[in-house]
Amino acid sequence: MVIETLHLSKRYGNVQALTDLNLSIEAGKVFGFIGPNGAGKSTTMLILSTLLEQTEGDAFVCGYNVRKNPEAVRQSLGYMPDFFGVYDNLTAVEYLEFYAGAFKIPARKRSSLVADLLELVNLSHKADAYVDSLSRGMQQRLGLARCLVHDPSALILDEPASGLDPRARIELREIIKQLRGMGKTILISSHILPELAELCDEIGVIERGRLIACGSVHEVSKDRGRTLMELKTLGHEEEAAHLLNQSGRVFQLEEYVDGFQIRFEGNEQQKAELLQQLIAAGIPVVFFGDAKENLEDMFLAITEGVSG
Ligand SMILES: Nc1ncnc2c1ncn2[C@@H]1O[C@H](COP(=O)(O)OP(=O)(O)OP(=O)(O)O)[C@@H](O)[C@H]1O
Repeated sequence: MVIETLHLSKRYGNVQALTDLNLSIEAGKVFGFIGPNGAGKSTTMLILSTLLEQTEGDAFVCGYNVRKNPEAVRQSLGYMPDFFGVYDNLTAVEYLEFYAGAFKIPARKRSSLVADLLELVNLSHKADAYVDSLSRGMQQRLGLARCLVHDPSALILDEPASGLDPRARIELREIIKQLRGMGKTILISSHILPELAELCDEIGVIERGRLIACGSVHEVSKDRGRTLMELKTLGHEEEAAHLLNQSGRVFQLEEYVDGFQIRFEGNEQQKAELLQQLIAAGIPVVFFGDAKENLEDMFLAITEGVSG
C-alpha cells in the first residue's frame, strides 16, 4: 500500500473530527475521498502530510510512518492544500525554483525541471507571469506543479477543483489523468465532484469523521442496492410518477422535461417487473434503463439519513 491509515482518529478539543479511519490505497491508484464540509477530509490529508498529529492510530505513506519518519514521508509525498497562499512579486518560474531549492534539487537541474513541470501543467506561456496575476485555474495547476518538484510517488490533493469553472476543472482533470499515467498514487478530495467518477479507481465516502462506504464507484453504489435509473415516456408523466411512487422500490424521483431520474432499490428481475407494470398501465415507455452513475447522485444516496 502506498497510502494507508489504521484506526486513525483525531480530536480537536471537544470536536471528534476523525474516528477509526481505515484507508488503503494501492500503488498507481487514484482514490477519491468524498464527503461534505467538515467531514474530516482535510484533517486526514494533513495527518498524512505530517502537518498535523493524530490523536490515535497510525498513518503511512510509502511504508513510512508519518509520526516516526516524517522526513521520509515528505520526500515521498506531494501535498496540495485547499488554498493557495499569497506570493507577491514571484513569477511562476521563481515560485517553482523556490520549492525545488527547498527540496534540495541541485541548482543546475532546476531550470530544466521547472520548464518540464510548467509544460506538464500547460503553463509554459505563463512562465514569467506573476503568480498573483494568474487565474484560479492556473494557480491550481501551478500548485500541482509545485507538489511535483521532488518527483514524489504519492500525491494528496485537497479539493483541487474547488472554485474552478467547468473548463478549468476539465483541464485539471486531464493533468491528473496524465499523472496517473505516470504511475503516481493519488488521494484526491471533493465534496461535490461528479468528474471524480471517471478519474478514480476507488472512492471512499466520509461523513462526520467516519468512512461510511469504500470501493469502486460501481461497488459502492451496488452495496447500497440502489441504482440510478432513467425513465422516458411519451406523455402520461403523472400516471408514471404515481406508479413509480407506489412501487415501493423507487426513491428520489426527479422529474425532467422528458422523463424521470429515479433511484431504484432492487435486482434486475425487479426492474423488469416495474417495466412490465408501467407498460400494463398503458404508459408509453420510450426508455427505461440504468443512468450513468455520477458521484454527486451516489453521494446523496449514500449519505441519506446518515447525518440525521
Ligand atoms: N483546527 C481546528 N480546530 C478545531 N476544530 C477543527 C479544526 N480543524 C478542523 N476542525 C473540525 O474538524 C472537523 C473536520 O474538519 P475538516 O476540515 O477535516 O473537514 P473537511 O471534510 O476537510 O471539510 P471541508 O470540505 O469543509 O474542507 C470539522 O468539524 C471541523 O470543524
